Amino acid sequence: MTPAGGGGGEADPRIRRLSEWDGDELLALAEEHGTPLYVVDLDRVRENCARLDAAFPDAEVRYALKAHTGRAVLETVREAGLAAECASAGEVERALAAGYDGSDVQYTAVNPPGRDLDHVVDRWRDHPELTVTVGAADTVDRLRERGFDGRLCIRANPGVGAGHHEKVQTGANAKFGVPYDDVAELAESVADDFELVGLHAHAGSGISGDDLSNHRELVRRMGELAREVASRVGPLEFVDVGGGFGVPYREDEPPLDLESVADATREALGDVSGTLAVEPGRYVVADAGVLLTRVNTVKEAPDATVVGVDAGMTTLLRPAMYDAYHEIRNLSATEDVQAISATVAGPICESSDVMCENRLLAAPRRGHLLAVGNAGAYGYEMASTYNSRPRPAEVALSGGDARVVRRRETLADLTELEE
Ligand SMILES: Cc1ncc(COP(=O)(O)O)c(C=O)c1O
Ligand SMILES: N[C@@H](CCCC[NH3+])C(=O)O
Repeated sequence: MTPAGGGGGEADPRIRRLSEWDGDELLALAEEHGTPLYVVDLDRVRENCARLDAAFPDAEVRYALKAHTGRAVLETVREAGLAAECASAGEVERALAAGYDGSDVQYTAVNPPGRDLDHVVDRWRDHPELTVTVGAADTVDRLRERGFDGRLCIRANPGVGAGHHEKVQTGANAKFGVPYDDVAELAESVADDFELVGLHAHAGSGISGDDLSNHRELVRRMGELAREVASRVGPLEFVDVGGGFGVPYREDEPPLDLESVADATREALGDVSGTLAVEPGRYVVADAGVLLTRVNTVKEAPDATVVGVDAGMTTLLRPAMYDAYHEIRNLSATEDVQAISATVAGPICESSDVMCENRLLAAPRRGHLLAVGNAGAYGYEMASTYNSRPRPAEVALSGGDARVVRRRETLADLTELEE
């Protein structure tokens, strides 16, 4: 998609702002496919992969599927050379279906249900190069019971977290990873029965420039741990220091300087056996996606102008769940339309179903089309059918073509599973 310029200065290639999307093209897509509609630009996904590759030429970059598991995105990311980090049996299945080789698939088991382990171990028999990361000592026993003796990685809880909201900080949350001080001993105890290939940790999601000291401290601790483990059981193949690289959601937020993050990461890690691995999700897809939503109703209330749109928290959960900020642009407004202070709300019966409150927007009118920025990561992925609202369709753009990659759910789909 050709950037429309967005008025004013040079576009920064590190972020695609909402103003850079071609408004006319988005209006035409909404007209053709209806709303709410997710649009994902695979050309931008490719650019993001290339920038990660350039910043981390000496590391293995693994795409964290949870940000966006759509087949078109996975194939694009695989072709761009990124490996796959999967959080569930379902994500492993999606990675393999998108053409990933088992050797590029990491399964990070978080409190894994037995069914997930059964399935992944089953897949491992056909893909013996697949790696399983455990975050609890008894997951090792559960794998052993299932006959798994393949490539194993231990996730540590390094005791330091980071991220855009406390709900997405994992590095110091006891749910995630083996307690730091227990990792070396666990590594020794598994070394004979498994192929211990790596260590892993993840600080959290949406790391900005302000969080870099925490990221650095996490990596420093992982470097120390890797040296300790290597001295006890021999060299490791990799040290995975997680993902979490943030993107700017607010108009005035600066993009992360990935080269500096990469330099700081290498420096903090120090000398370790094996390669550095990182596993970004958001960075790959966030600014490659927008959500298009139509205005249903405009209501003047005593303390707000409420703009009711057809996308809600079931379409894009982030504002309701994390008070997340997403840029909003009125694509239908002509330049002479005055800005008003608007509260944009969805159609769900929850008062948290609000995309923004009292935000200055070119006055939305019934029928206008709004675009919501940075919707590529954790957008469709966290959508639900709560209130019996079918999930939206998704269109992928690539090399000037647009095609539907996920059809819109129908009312009939909602009862499909009922017996
Ligand atoms: C283990 C793990 N790896 C990678 C990621 C990707 O995070 P992000 O999308 O912020 O890069 C996550 C999500 O926070 C995660 O839990
Ligand atoms: N869902 C979160 C990111 C969490 C990633 C999972 N560990 C978000 O939208 O910001």
